[in-house]
Amino acid sequence: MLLGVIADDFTGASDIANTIAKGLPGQGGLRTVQYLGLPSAAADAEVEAGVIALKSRSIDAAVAVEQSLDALKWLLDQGCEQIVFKYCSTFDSTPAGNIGPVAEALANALAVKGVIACPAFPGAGRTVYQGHLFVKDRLLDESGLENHPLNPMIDADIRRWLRLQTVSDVGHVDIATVHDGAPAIVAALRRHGEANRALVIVDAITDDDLVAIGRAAAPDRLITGGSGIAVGLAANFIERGLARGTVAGALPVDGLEAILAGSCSGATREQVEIHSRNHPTLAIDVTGVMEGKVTASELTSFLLANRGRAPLVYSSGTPDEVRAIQSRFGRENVAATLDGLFAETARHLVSAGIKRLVVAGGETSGAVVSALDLGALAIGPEIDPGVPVLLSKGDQPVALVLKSGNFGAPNFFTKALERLAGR
Ligand SMILES: Nc1ncnc2c1ncn2[C@@H]1O[C@H](COP(=O)(O)OP(=O)(O)OP(=O)(O)O)[C@@H](O)[C@H]1O
Ligand SMILES: O=C(O)[C@@H](O)C(=O)CO
Repeated sequence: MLLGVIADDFTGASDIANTIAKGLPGQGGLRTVQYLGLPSAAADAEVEAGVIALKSRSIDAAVAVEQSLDALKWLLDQGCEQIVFKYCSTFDSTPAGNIGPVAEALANALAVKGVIACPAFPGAGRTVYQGHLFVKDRLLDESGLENHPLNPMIDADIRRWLRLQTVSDVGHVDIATVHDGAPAIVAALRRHGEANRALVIVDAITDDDLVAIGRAAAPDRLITGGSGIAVGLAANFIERGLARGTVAGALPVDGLEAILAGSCSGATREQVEIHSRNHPTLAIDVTGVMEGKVTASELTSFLLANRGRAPLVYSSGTPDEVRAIQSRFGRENVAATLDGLFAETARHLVSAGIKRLVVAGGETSGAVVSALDLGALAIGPEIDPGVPVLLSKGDQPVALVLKSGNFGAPNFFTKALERLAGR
């Protein structure tokens, strides 16, 4: 294994696995596997990039640090030369969040400073300019992410946000330096490291910027960012002759299907609305769930009764609905209860023979996939930017899509089911 990734959620893990497996156009990527939690055995010999999906984004920082250091150890034991810590392209965290603590702990463990921190993902509209994060044409804190149920992003200046989470000061490399190319980026990062800054926000607006940053990062032991930060990383290994460059093939599974949506993001709510116009759809009564009146058996019965017709169940609510339910029952209690509901539903579905499963939302995907105990996933073709087809191993494979809340075209759900079937 050459490249190891520690991802703080499951959709984010499949996002960066997709980027690494894809590589640069015409060159191909690395042979990549997504692990669902810390693997208990050594990786298969042919794996060139291993992505460990943790469910650490919204947990206590000390626990996230411990889990991430365990993941680091496993990846180093597999031979990885370079480690990426993958967090959300919208920098999802709270002032007490764990991007800073985990990144600093990894930097300490690898004895490095002046480490790149860049959440940019231009393909999904996330750019970093003057240390501020934009989602399309809006600053982060005016993009809808200020209403996130767990990690409301209320400051677009991610240098300032990250400083709330770190022990050491945070540096910044501006876009002019990035445009000067890899040697200028390397020199700027070195200066920040010499000034004792563990982490450095690096501006990036286009994929070309990310390729330049990737080249600058070639010798780095540690890099942190969104999936965009990996755009040029496979190329470094291919150009050094350490990997051949592979193109992910189709991994079709044509079986019964279901869609579960727990994300409350604008994109997912629009996808739900569009899908519901001509497919069987059940809105979960979240108050009923919290009062114990709605159970996983009901959701499963609905999905199984409508199999073959792309059925969807969703909890996704508007910011007002989310606020109301959280103030009545408590944010963490609601999240944990909904996670449990989706997890149990997914277990029932797979034991009833569902073979194609589309899940929307990182926390929701983490809950579902952990409940299914699938082990490791192969990465197939990209469906929409940042969302690949995934396939579990073994003789009863399940084809999966773990969609980040804000990703995907409006007709994503039907498109994803077709791609899973190889159509
Ligand atoms: N109607 C609702 N009211 C309150 N909370 C909800 C509701 N529906 C879902 N949630 C909670 O909102 C959170 C959504 O997080 P999730 O990570 O699944 O989506 P996301 O943040 O949009 O996706 P991503 O992490 O991929 O960007 C979950 O904790 C879920 O339990
Ligand atoms: O970076 C992103 O936006 C996604 O991969 C993600 O992490 C969503 O949970």
